[in-house]
Amino acid sequence: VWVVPDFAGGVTHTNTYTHPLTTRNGYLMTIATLTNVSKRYPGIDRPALENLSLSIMPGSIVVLVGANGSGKTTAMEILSGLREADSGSVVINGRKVVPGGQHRYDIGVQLQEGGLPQRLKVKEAVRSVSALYQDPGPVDSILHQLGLTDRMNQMVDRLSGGWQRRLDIALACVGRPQLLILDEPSSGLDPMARAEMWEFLRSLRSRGTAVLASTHDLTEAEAFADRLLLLHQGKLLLDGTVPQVLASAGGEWRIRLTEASDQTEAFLRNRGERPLRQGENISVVGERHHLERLSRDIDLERAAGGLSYSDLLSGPIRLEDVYAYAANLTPTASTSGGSS
Ligand SMILES: Nc1ncnc2c1ncn2[C@@H]1O[C@H](COP(=O)(O)OP(=O)(O)OP(=O)(O)O)[C@@H](O)[C@H]1O
Repeated sequence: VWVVPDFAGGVTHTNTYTHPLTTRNGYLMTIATLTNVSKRYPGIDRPALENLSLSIMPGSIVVLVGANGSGKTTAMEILSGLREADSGSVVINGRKVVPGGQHRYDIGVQLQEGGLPQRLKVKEAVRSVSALYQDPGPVDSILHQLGLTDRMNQMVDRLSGGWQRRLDIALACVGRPQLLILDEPSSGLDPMARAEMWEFLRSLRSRGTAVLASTHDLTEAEAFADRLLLLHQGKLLLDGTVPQVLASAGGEWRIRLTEASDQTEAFLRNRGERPLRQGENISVVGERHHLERLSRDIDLERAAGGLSYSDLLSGPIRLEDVYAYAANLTPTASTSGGSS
């Protein structure tokens, strides 16, 4: 059961989703579990993570989104055992994660600042990482899928940022990881390379690998996530499938009024709507027909001189709308999350 806070109505409700790997007695196989993980960096007032709980199932792509500084990298570093939490527990494949622990053999990690050996050729880097494992994965196939085959003789430090990123991801996969932890794997990749990268991750997932990947690209998150996690100021605000998360703002449609006046906001409130103001813009989320009717009424009211805005945009709800709504949650409504 994943808990999705219904912030439109302010009531927490639960949505059920049966993962294909649910056992007959209802238990879900998990590859990784974080329980009540908190972390505060010295000298920084706000915790980087606060009571973060989540579990990751094999054969799923879990996408972590959140604004700069929301705690994504910290969560991934703690899950990888590269950083210690102040409190809470982290378990991978039944083993407690400790720095340098045995869990390392179950995971592949690509962090934002890749630790690639710069003074090697690509093929030498691949060979030296493969040598660390008794039974390395299908290296040729990994390199091919990530488009690296033609670059094997290039020096690593001569690769562009995007190619280094691809090599970093390839190296993270060499040890046949059961869990891949990727911090912004698509950043710096051109659109074709992004598509190839996600296709590659989906091929791993179909063989049972779990992937935890962060991104700032919400369109990408919406397209490829089996499950979405939204972190906000170190807390898990939303956790669910894409449809669950999209539904949690309270409707399948949204209108957005740009450069909208305070009278416009008051007009909406008087009609019982729950407008969300972000700077000069106002959004309303709801049911499509209702919002289409509302749009016509807003237009008429503007024609009558009662309110002002520069544009009215109407369309299906997108993750960025949900994100904006979720980030405006009151703290009490935002503490739900995690999974069981
Ligand atoms: N080594 C560090 N020392 C002190 N504070 C840190 C350190 N690393 C991160 N922080 C702080 O912890 C918070 C979470 O940072 P983190 O890098 O985990 O966020 P993020 O979501 O990955 O951000 P981004 O999207 O910018 O990569 C931020 O406030 C950040 O400034």
